[in-house]
Amino acid sequence: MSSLPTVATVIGSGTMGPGIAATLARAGSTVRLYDISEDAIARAEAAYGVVQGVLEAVDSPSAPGGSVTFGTDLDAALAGTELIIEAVPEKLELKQKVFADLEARVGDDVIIATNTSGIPISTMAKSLTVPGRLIGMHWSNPPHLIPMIEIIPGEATDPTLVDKLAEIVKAFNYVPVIEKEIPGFVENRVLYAILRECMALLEEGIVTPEGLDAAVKWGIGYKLSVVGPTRLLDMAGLDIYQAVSSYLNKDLDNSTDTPQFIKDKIAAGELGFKSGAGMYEYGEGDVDAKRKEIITGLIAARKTLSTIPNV
Ligand SMILES: NC(=O)c1ccc[n+]([C@@H]2O[C@H](COP(=O)([O-])OP(=O)(O)OC[C@H]3O[C@@H](n4cnc5c(N)ncnc54)[C@H](O)[C@@H]3O)[C@@H](O)[C@H]2O)c1
Ligand SMILES: Cc1ncc(CO)c(C(=O)O)c1O
Repeated sequence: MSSLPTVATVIGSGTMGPGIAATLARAGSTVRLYDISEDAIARAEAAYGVVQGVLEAVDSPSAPGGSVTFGTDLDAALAGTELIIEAVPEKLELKQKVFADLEARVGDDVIIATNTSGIPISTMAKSLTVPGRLIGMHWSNPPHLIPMIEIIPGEATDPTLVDKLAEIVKAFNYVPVIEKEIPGFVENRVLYAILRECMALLEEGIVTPEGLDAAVKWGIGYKLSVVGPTRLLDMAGLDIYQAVSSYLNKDLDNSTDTPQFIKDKIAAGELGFKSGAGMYEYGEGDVDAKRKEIITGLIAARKTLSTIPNV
């Protein structure tokens, strides 16, 4: 019998919510996607066909009966739900307010999973009437394409929820990674360690953005997509790691704040795709073209990687 919830609710229909809802629905759940904003719901409904096309392209597990309904009526979104996935903006007070609204409407047995990128689960749980039902479920963007989910119990999380959520994740063929609570969790700690060094190399003029992207994509990105970092050390030799890390580690960037050149770009309104300029400049139509290239590339890479054994 599948561990998937028969009915699930996703709260927040921005960047993450629609892909999360579509993934669960394709696997067979009845999913209700809720947002306070009518516009956000309209955008999600309009984009749903594209998301379904992506799931089809990567052969995401499908079962009959699944569906997504879109709406701004919270009671309707919660009727009969077994699992709520919260994906509202990364603000502690907002999430706590949402949890209070949810708890007032559902039974004590309903699981609340939060897609927070790093707010401690234990901190959020303090405001709950049933703190044991809150658990971290960190999807990666785009959620309908990246088949890995971090599961993070807080201090008060009911321990049985960890395995239960891991079984749900496996039911839609994603890889659950169970972690301990730590700022940024595992994925973002590793990503931000890489980004810190990358930004320092750019700021010091050691390499161009194009050169950096090529070096990371073909040097380490390609390799790490097949071999994880621990296996990579076995492949390289621990003695080599010791020899290099003994002089290199102390030279690596260890700044604790965001680089000044990034702050300057933000002050100038250069935020990336959403504002037409960021690390690169984008002309008319460039952003849409780049988004398409990225999705096409991720689909192709996921299909290829799924045929390769875990080494
Ligand atoms: N964007 C990413 O790459 C990414 C990746 C992993 C995790 N996350 C995390 O997922 C969460 C959501 O991120 P996002 O990027 O989708 O945010 P977003 O800002 O794109 O979307 C959030 C949505 O929540 C809605 N919302 C606001 N208040 C609400 C409320 N009270 N009830 C219901 N809906 C409400 C907004 O209208 C908006 O549509 C955050 O915690 C974020 O840190 C984001
Ligand atoms: C730079 C960056 N920061 C945070 C997140 C989400 O937690 C992501 C992502 O891609 O998921 C990211 O790229």
